[in-house]
Amino acid sequence: MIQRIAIIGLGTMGPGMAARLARGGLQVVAYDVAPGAIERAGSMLGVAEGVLDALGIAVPPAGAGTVRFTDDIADAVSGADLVIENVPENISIKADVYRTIDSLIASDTIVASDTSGIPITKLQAHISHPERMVGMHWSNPPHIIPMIEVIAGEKTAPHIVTTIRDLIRSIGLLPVVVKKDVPGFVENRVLYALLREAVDLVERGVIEPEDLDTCVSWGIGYKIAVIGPMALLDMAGLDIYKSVSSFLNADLSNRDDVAPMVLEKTNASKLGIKSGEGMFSYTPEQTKALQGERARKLVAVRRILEGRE
Ligand SMILES: NC(=O)c1ccc[n+]([C@@H]2O[C@H](COP(=O)([O-])OP(=O)(O)OC[C@H]3O[C@@H](n4cnc5c(N)ncnc54)[C@H](O)[C@@H]3O)[C@@H](O)[C@H]2O)c1
Ligand SMILES: Cc1ncc(C=O)c(C(=O)O)c1O
Repeated sequence: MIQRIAIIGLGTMGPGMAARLARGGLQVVAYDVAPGAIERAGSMLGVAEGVLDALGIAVPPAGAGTVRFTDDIADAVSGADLVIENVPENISIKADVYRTIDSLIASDTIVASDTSGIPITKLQAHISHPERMVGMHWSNPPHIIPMIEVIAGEKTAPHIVTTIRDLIRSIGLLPVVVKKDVPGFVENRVLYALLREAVDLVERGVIEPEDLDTCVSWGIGYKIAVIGPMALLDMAGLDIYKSVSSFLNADLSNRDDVAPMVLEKTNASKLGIKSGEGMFSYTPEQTKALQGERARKLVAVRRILEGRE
């Protein structure tokens, strides 16, 4: 039974994950190589806990879990039943972490990666006892979005998938088991198909970025939260989809590299909210207000979608 969880990496995702797991009654020890990240994670944890209260996520009868931060990776993983690796999306950084923890954990400690889409089979090559490694892909913001993908690599033991699926379910979240270890798994394959087309339309001057967001959020996003893509096909009619896709699919972006607009911005360190500018610009005050407003809206929508309002 999983009770003690180590989280390695406390950037965008780690603090919200820690808060959500602790709310489910689990004991979390969280580590980051950067002291600044540990400091930031403390305040992000407090914000996430407030959002969990607003979502009405109850503490289990046995009581809430705990989150403890540490700057010592050996301390973080000591006695862990599950280690969740949550460091940047770069195989060599992830492999370094696996090499470091390998001698610090038991051979049956489960090691999960929150990778956005590196096949688990590739990551497994960098750890001993690869049968205990599994993909556990959360969605951002992880304390609010309830769905988590669970992915087996070629060498993952089936019972590890079941254990992680059951853990996710036991704390009131929604596991989705992905049946093949394809790059990007399912959520990001669908998201990146949408993002590729969206970036292409803005880059070609078909639409302004603000208008693209209005079109997608109100035309597609709002609807798709209630009616998933497969159900939407039935609502529109497969005959309509057949007619439109017969001419439209060939016209959609099939770019297989990173769009020049994205390269230009990343080369200029315009990374989005984390750097104050990306597709849009953000002052620190605007960022704080935006994050609060987004959390409030996501909480309200989730309560309604769950039939709690
Ligand atoms: N950002 C998202 O929307 C999102 C969503 C789901 C999954 N993911 C995936 O989760 C993982 C983490 O993403 P993120 O957005 O939180 O990244 P991030 O860059 O915000 O944070 C990564 C953290 O890892 C730390 N780190 C780097 N090397 C380390 C090491 N050797 N040991 C311990 N800590 C180390 C960094 O200091 C940083 O705080 C990635 O694989 C990413 O693809 C990201
Ligand atoms: C752009 C983008 N890329 C990856 C992920 C998750 O892996 C997300 C997300 O969870 O929101 C994302 O927005």
